Formats: sequence, structure tokens, C-alpha cells
Amino acid sequence: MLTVDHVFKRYADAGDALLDVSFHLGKGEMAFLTGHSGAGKSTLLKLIAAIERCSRGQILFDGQNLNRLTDRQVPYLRRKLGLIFQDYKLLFDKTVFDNVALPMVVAGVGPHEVARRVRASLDKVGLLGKENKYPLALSGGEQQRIGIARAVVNKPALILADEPTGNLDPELSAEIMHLFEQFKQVGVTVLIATHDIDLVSKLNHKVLKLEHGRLLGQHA
Ligand SMILES: Nc1ncnc2c1ncn2[C@@H]1O[C@H](COP(=O)(O)OP(=O)(O)OP(=O)(O)O)[C@@H](O)[C@H]1O
Repeated sequence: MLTVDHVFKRYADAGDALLDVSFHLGKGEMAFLTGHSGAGKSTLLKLIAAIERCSRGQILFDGQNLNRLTDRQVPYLRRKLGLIFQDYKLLFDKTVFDNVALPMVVAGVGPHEVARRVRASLDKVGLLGKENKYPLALSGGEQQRIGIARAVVNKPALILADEPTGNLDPELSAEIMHLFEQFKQVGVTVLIATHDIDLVSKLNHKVLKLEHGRLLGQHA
């Protein structure tokens, strides 16, 4: 489902961010991406989301070689991805419903189907009944759940999360990870970049460890 094959990334102004990184994630597999600040975690997620391009090597996702993706094909790739960020990236002047609906509205889905899928997504993250509230009326953990509902509303094959629990306390972080495990159970592949070694060690998933751009090892 996702194959990262001898990938290098060099930024013109900052040098090598990734050096010869290779790994594979199958359908319904969940993995953590760990490593020190600047190790290359966000860069790797950006390459998989086609926000940045590899300098060398290739990434295959869902049968597609991302090197061959044209700019016009990028939005179609993104619909198969659910992106989740540390700072949630919510629109604070929009309701919970409108935040979650956004990717489908952009994709041109009709209002009836949007309403049905938004409610299904909010149900999965435990926020059904809060669709008319504004994000600032909700707690940090709930705001991240809005971000997750928005990420899964298009039923992505792959979830990419960059420090999704970075602003949450340990209990809320564990709840968010549990949500990711539920998506994994229904066949979604999940890759989570995190500093939270404590949480990683408590959960039994593959760990990809980056150090100065190199993949040091992978263990289950
Ligand atoms: N857009 C960019 N332009 C130039 N250099 C960049 C860019 N993005 C990242 N880098 C550099 O690439 C290296 C890897 O950074 P990256 O953000 O991928 O690390 P990270 O592991 O995600 O770190 P953190 O945990 O602090 O987010 C760093 O040296 C960083 O300065």
C-alpha cells in the first residue's frame, strides 16, 4: 500500500533531510515515526503527501509512483490521504460541521452526502451532537478529534499524522491513539510522527526510527 524506496531529500538551503530511507506499510498497518527534532519526520510525511518531492528514490502509494504525479493529479492523491497536524489547523470562524465538511465540499460532493458523511465521521470520533458548536467552545482533545473527523471524512486509505498529540496531556493522547487504532482495525493504514516515546512503548505497533535523516531501524 505504501512503499518508500531508497528515498533521499535534500533542501537547497539546509542540506540532507533524508538519506536512503526505505520501508513498507501494508493495508491496515499502523506505525510510529520517531526521532529527534530535525531527524526528518515531517519531511518524510510531506513527501508521502506530495507536498515536497523526493530528490532521489521513489514512493509508491496505492499502485501509484508519486514521482510521476503531475500537479493536476495531486488533489486526487490527497483525497486518499487523511492529514492530521499538531495544531489541528481548524477554521475557528466555522462550525464543527463546516470544518469536517470542508474536504468533501472542495471535492464537489453534494450536500445530502456531505451531511451524511460528516455525521458518520463525527460519530466515529465521539463528537456527534457537537456539529453546530465552534471549535473554540471545545477542549483541546475535542479540537483534535475535529481534525481527525475532517481527515477521515473522505474515507482515506492512509492517515498521516504529524505530532497529533503534541498539545495534549497523556490521558487525552492515549485516547487519540486509541482512535487511530480503530481506523487501523477497519483497514486504514496509519503513520504517526511523534516524540512521545512513552506512548509509543505502551502500544504494540511498528516503530520507524529516524536519526539525522537515516532510518536506524524498524521494529514491531
Ligand atoms: N522547507 C524546508 N526548507 C529547508 N529545510 C527544511 C525544510 N523543512 C525541513 N527542513 C530541514 O530538514 C531537516 C529535517 O526537518 P524535519 O522538519 O523533517 O524534522 P522533524 O523530525 O520533523 O523535526 P521536528 O520533530 O522538530 O518537527 C531539518 O534540518 C530542517 O531544518
